Amino acid sequence: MPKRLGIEARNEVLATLTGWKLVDGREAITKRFVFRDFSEAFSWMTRVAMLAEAMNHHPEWSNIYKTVDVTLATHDVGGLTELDVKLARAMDGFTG
Ligand SMILES: C[C@H](O)[C@H](O)[C@H]1CNC2=NC(N)=NC(=O)C2=N1
Repeated sequence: MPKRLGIEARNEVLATLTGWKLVDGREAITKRFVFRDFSEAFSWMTRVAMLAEAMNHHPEWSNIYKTVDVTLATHDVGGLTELDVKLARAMDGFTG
């Protein structure tokens, strides 16, 4: 199981992630992705879903039309780990 990031490590990581914020009252990060249209949003979600499944690390997310709200946390440790950082970076990368 991955190790939960301490506050310092977590803040260091957050400083390197674009648009990701800590969730209020919970050790998790969140970002809103807005695409050109539904097709772009859902294509992106499909790519992310394949990676998430391969990583066995799954996002909490919701989609309305071209907007996808994502929250990442590692439920197994009740906080953030390198898996969340890896998935966040991949999500950003997949937007092109
Ligand atoms: C049993 C299974 O491996 C676990 O429930 C995995 C699945 N996907 C997961 N996804 C996320 N985001 N956090 C987890 O702790 C997690 N654990």
